[in-house]
Amino acid sequence: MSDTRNLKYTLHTYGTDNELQRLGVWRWIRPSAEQHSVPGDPDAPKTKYWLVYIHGGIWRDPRTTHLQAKSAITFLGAESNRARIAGFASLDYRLSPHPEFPQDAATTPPAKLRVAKHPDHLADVRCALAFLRREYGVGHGEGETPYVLYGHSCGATLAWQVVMGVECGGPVGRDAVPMPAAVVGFQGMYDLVGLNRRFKGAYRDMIAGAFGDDEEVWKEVSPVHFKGKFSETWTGCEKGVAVLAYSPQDEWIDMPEIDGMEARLKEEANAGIHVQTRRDLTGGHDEVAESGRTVATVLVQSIAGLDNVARIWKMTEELMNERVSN
Ligand SMILES: N[C@@H](CC(=O)c1ccccc1NC=O)C(=O)O
Repeated sequence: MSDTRNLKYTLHTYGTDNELQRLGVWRWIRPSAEQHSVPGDPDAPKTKYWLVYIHGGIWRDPRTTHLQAKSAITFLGAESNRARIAGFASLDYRLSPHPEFPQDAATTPPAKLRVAKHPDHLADVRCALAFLRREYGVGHGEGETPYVLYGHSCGATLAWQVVMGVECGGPVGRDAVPMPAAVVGFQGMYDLVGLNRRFKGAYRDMIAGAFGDDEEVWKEVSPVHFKGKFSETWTGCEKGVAVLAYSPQDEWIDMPEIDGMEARLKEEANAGIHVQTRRDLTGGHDEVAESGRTVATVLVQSIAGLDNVARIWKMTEELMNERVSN
C-alpha cells in the first residue's frame, strides 16, 4: 500500500522573509487519466480533492515540518487513489521561539530566525493557501479543485482560524484565501484558555510564546469561542464536512477539547455545518501525526463524508425538480 513512486515532490517558496515560508507539493507523475468510474453505480462521486496539511508543534517546534505529511501520503499515493485525490500539499510557516532551540539574533540570518508572533503563523498559512490557488487552482470557486484542509494539534487550530477569518493583516486579502471543502483536525487545540486551565497552566509559556500573555487574545483566536458564525465565514460549508479526529491516548490534549469543539460546531448544525467526530484513534499525541495509516484512514473517511453530503444534495435537487415538473 505504501508508495510514493507515483508522485513527484516539488518544494515551493510562497514568501521571501523566512525560509519557513515554503510548502511541499506531491503530484501524480503521469498526467491525470480519465476518472475511474465504478461500474453499475451512476451516482459514484466524481469530485477530486487536494489534501492540504498544516503540521503542529505548538507554533514553535522546529523539529516538525511540512515533511510530516509524508507518511500519510505514502499510504494515499497508491495509483487507485488518483481518481479521488488531485494532489497533496503540506505547509510550513514561520515559527515562534523554542526555549530548547535558542538562536542568537546577532549571528542568525533573519530568514532563519524563529521569532514569529501571532498572527504571523496564520498570515503565512493564508499566503500558502492563496499560492496553491494561484499556482494549482486549489479552491472553492467555479473551475477550481476543492480541497480538504487537515491539521494536527495547533495545525488544526490554524485550519479553523482560516475558516473563522481571524484578522491577521498580511499581504493576502480575505477573498484570495480559498475556503476548504472539509476541515479535518487531528488531536486539535480548540480552546487555548480552557486547555491551559485544565492542565493547571502547563501550557501558559508555550501559548504565550505564540500569542503573548493576554488570555483575551487566546480566547479570540480559539475556535470554541468564535463569536461569529462558521456557517457565514465558511463559504460552501453546506456542502462540506468538519471532522474531529482524536485518540484518547493523547498525553497533551484531553477529550474535553474535542467535546467543546463538537458542541460549538453543532450549534450551527441547522445552518449547514456537518460534523463527524471520531474518538477512537490510537496512539499518543505525536504518534497520531506520524502514523500514516491513521491519518490516511481518517482522510479517506472525510472524503466519504463529503460524498455523502453530495449525494444528499443531489437527491434533494432531484426531488425538488420532480415536484416542480409534477
Ligand atoms: N513538541 C512540542 C510540544 C507540542 O507540540 C505540543 C505540546 C502540548 C500540546 C500541543 C502540542 N502541539 C501542538 O501543536 C514542543 O516541544 O514545543
